[in-house]
Amino acid sequence: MAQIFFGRFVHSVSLKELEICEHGGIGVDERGKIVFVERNVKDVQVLLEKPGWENAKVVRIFANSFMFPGFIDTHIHASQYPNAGIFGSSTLLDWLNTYTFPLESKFQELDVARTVYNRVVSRTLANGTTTASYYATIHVPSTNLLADICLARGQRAFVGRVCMDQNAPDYYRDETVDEVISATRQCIDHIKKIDPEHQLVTPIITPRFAPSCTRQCLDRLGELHKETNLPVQTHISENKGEIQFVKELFPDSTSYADVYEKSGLLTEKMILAHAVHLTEDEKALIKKRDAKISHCPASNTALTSGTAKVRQLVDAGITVSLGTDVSGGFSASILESARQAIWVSRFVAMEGGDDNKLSVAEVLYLATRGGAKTVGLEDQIGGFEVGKDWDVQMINLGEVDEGSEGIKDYTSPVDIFGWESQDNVVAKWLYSGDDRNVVAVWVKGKLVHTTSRYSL
Ligand SMILES: Nc1nc2[nH]cnc2c(=O)[nH]1
Ligand SMILES: [Zn+2]
Repeated sequence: MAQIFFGRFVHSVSLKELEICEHGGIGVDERGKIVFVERNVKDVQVLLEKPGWENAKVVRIFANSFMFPGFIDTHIHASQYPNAGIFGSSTLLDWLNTYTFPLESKFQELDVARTVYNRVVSRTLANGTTTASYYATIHVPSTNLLADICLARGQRAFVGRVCMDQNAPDYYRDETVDEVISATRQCIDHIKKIDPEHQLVTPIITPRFAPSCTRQCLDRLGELHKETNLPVQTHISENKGEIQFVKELFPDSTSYADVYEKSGLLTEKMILAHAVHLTEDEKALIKKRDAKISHCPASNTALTSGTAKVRQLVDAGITVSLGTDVSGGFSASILESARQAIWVSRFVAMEGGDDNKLSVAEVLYLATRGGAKTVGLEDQIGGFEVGKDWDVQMINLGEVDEGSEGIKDYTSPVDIFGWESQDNVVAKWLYSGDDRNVVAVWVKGKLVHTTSRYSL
């Protein structure tokens, strides 16, 4: 059924600018596509009089609420969700061996996968994530189940079967390069079968990171990328020990980025997570190839990997987006990642100058438009324009407390007093909001999550 969303909407129009439209009217057709975006609409009746829209369902956006584009998490390990918050004082390479590989190996059991993947999809949807680029594990049936769950639950997703044929424990690794390729192909074929045009779910080629892949493995995955034109995701330059290890493992490469370049993986379809310690040459190469970066600030702090210099990356013309990197990151919320991105930028600024500080508008851009570009869907998602899909979250910041007796509405962690500017309302959401403020979520126009306190 066609729908008209009537009330306030907020979205990024550029890196530095949010549009806050108080009296919006957005028409969404049966296919979930935006057909009109009107501003200064005083009465929804005017929109219902448009030819063909007489029977549209009207969704009113109430006071203290606004529509915001769904978040795009460009780097999350679905399989690691049970470990969110569990990392002790480890750093990357020991964290992998102590916490991560033992957990991922459990996905041999389909029941474990079913439980965890249902939970992580619920949790990300509840936090307003309408698109996620997921790492699964090396197991084909579990990875295929993640794709099934995303499709059934209506979340847009990139699903990657993890490839790792060296420097991994015997109990959790690919035996041969042929196995890497055949297992990856099985996942690609499965997703083609369940979603032939990748309307919602797309396979993504996933070499875990350079240290866990032999040169031959990377080369074959590069060939597969060329053959299928499917996207690729991996990690890069997260931790200094890891970078040193890559130097030793790939003496023929001039840099970490060059390892991927030499295998034909560094293209505009590559998502590189972390990019904390890139050299100037690597930045130039990444820009030249138009590969994309997923900034994962919570994870970089948790594993004491370092502070990514987002301002420098953006100024170099590189596309940057946000990832939760669960469970290097402790939270499945991109709002939390956005907040952490601002925080980390403050620490970078304390050493490198105020220009490094990211603004509220900038991190919300990375969370939406930057994410859309990173996954190659900038024409389809990330903002409110005619022709784009309705991938949206409705944010409600609670009741305005009129009395002086204190808080009456504990369902929202944000207190709005009614005198804040529009920009400040958005800032208050960013700094103190959470999933209690996400009252409804749509993907392609279909309602995929609502809270019990909200009925549409
Ligand atoms: N943060 C993070 N970095 C990695 N590098 C290789 N594997 C991983 C992983 O699972 N998480
Ligand atoms: Zn990761």
